[in-house]
Amino acid sequence: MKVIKFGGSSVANPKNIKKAFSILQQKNQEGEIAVVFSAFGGVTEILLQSAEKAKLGDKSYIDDVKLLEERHFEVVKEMIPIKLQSPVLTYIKLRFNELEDLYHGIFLIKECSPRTLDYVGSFGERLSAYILVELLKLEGFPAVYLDARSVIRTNDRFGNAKVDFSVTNDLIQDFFHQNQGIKVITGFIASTEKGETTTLGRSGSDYTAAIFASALNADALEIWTDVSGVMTSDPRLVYTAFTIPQLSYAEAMELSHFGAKVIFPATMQPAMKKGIPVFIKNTFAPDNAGTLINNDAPNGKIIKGISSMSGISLLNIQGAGLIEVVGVSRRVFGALGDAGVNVILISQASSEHSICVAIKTFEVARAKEAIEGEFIYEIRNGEMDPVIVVSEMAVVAAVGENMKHNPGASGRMFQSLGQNNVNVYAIAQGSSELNISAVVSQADLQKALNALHEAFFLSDNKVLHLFLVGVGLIGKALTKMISNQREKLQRENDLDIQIHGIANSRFMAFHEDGFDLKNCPAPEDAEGAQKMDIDKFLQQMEEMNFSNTVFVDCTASQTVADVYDRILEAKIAIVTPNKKANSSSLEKYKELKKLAYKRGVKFLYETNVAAGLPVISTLQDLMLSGDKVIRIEAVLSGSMNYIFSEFENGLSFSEVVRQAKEKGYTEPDPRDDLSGMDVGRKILILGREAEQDLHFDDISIQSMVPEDCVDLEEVEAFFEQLKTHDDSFEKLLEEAKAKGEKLRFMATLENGKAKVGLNSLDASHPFYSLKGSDNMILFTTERYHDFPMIIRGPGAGADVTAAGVFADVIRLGNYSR
Ligand SMILES: NC(=O)C1=CN([C@@H]2O[C@H](COP(=O)(O)OP(=O)(O)OC[C@H]3O[C@@H](n4cnc5c(N)ncnc54)[C@H](O)[C@@H]3O)[C@@H](O)[C@H]2O)C=CC1
Ligand SMILES: N[C@@H](CC=O)C(=O)O
Repeated sequence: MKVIKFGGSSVANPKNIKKAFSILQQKNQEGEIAVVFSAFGGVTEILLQSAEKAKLGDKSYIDDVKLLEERHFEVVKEMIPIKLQSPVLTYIKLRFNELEDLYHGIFLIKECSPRTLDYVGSFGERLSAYILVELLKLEGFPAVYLDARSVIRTNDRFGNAKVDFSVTNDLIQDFFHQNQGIKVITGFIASTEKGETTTLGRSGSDYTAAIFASALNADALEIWTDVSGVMTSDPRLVYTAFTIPQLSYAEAMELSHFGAKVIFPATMQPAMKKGIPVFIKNTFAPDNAGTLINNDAPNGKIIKGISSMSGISLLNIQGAGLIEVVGVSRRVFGALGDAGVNVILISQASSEHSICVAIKTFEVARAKEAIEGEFIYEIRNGEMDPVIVVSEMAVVAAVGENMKHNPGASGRMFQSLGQNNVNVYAIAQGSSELNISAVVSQADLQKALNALHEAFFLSDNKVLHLFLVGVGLIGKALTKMISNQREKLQRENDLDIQIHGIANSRFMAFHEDGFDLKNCPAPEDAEGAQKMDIDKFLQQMEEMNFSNTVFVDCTASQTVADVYDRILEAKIAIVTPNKKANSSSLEKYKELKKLAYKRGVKFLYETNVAAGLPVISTLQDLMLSGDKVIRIEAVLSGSMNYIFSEFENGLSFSEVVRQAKEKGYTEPDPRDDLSGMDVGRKILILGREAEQDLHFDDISIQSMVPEDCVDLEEVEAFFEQLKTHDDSFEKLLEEAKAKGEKLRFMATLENGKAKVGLNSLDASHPFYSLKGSDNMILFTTERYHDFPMIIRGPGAGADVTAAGVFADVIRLGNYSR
């Protein structure tokens, strides 16, 4: 025997009823069944609201009830042939006449007792089960209507009646012995010994099904609803949540207590006592396996699900007067109990200085008053502080029997919350080790759930949430690269990259689900584009509060670099080709590194020097492994190398500079390259990475920008003016050629001093052979003493730079996995 229960959504309309019936067809062929139906979706709520309206003298209840009547008529008219409708319609009419009288009575006396309310509420299931029996008969089922009030006996706690199982079990068994056919049972309702109608409380129809399953020693209880079982977390907050295949009863109870609304703990108890397996299935996707809840040993992952509860406040009851005083907890919880406050979580440190209690926010005023009343003298005497209330909180709970005697679950939980900058206000774990709960701020709830979900279920699978400032040459190339590579990364590396924020110097835009990278708009064209403001950009990024947030700076802006400390402080990783931060004051450089270390967050800037070439990481590895840099000689500018090598081929100097810009090698303003500033910044960064306390003043820089080009506002005006200097650059070139040499713009660092400038080099020099946008870096170190370590390759350009930025982003995805 299987007891099968369909919820309100499964019988909300004829279309859904047909789906439920086709499931029943199959179940009936498999073996004996009994069926429990809820009221048609939403009916019970309207019945109860109408009673409330009538009580308040609001006559609109009449229209509501009329609509309900119509809705029931409609089902009959649509699903039963016309000549068979009459008795069913009459039954419905009679029930609604009765209801009208009832509501009228409530309206007249302006009173509706819990007893009356239960009677009103019973009409939903009585109507649905009756109609469904008639429909099932038409489909050929040998259906028998069973009004559960005749067999489920309860006390008279109306609204949430307690079942007398010894009487109920006998009555159910007798009914089943005396009546053949498929029993179609009204959910939710029962009756007292005196025959008064009662209801079974929240999820009462599930409870009805479990009562029958238990009384009949059923082989299984199937709850058919509108979701495919219990999910690992709330799918509205965690998009990667998935159905849990199997849960123990205890796990299901814990999960449902904190949020998994698919099942309600009390409803499972009768089934649980008898060890009857409970299946949670989806009427609208019957092929989905759903969730099986039974007594089998826990298997698989260390936890089964992560649940949550919003609308929480913390009460801190603290003071020196609490220490080693027996009976304080009794008084706290006694006062809360007397005030009818439900305690959700309790935490007390062994110092006994404080007791922390989580309750629903709507109960705060009552709770505070109750505790402060109880401890009025202690508070007056200063032995205890007034109750401190922290509102806007939420509880997240990791649930699973596998945590028992299995070290590491709490470590993983709090590590992942910490890594994502989620502050934990209180913690509770009972010795059953079934549930670890943490109180976090409501604002952090979604991030916390996602971080935990990733840590426990998707530890091989990571989503990076990018906020990209600077959608110019490099930013655009990066977006395109991510778009092209995304599917492969998802498929082969379990890494997903989404871009949620984009900005240029004028506009910014955000997308909760991530921009469509294949057609990523310019910030000004994106929906909801706003004027760019870096503070607002950061604010929005922080408010979106994703786990694994990454700030990518593809500008050359000092203003953007100036906010890195705020970003790192918020535990958000930074990836950037922008050299401004690392080449500002030595203090700032050190502070950022320290901050990143202290906050346990990554600050990656491989592309600060030589674009995508592995220069910075190589130098960092040398330093970490104990080497010492003696000298660095380098060509560090892709554009300057392009300019001075291409210039040899007959073009004028100003034309080659323009070409370098067009090819994407120069800085946004090419004078940053020609002035030697860009190379100066790079050698400064290399010196600092080589653990030398280098300041910008320690670098002597030869600028190639003619005096009269320095102050021109527009880049175009500069190009025009540069033409007037072509001859003098031509002369420099001729002089070098005459000596059989080549012009190379290079940097050297030795003995704490750096030099940047143009050199004429003969064929014996390694830089002589460089071509195009090549960079070359020679590290002479204690280990690489006789022959330097050499890194060479293209050191500028959109693709190689974006690839370097992309590689840093991917690196972030691989940390902590
Ligand atoms: N082009 C190359 O080969 C390489 C470039 N880099 C660095 O990459 C960065 C970007 O270079 P490109 O893409 O070539 O420059 P770009 O001029 O093409 O793009 C810069 C972007 O930043 C935006 N921007 C500027 N100030 C801003 C602000 N305050 N707020 C928001 N957005 C702002 C601009 O509107 C533009 O969208 C620079 O720091 C550059 O030094 C690093 C290695 C190589
Ligand atoms: N403008 C730079 C590119 C970025 O660092 C160069 O020419 O090398």
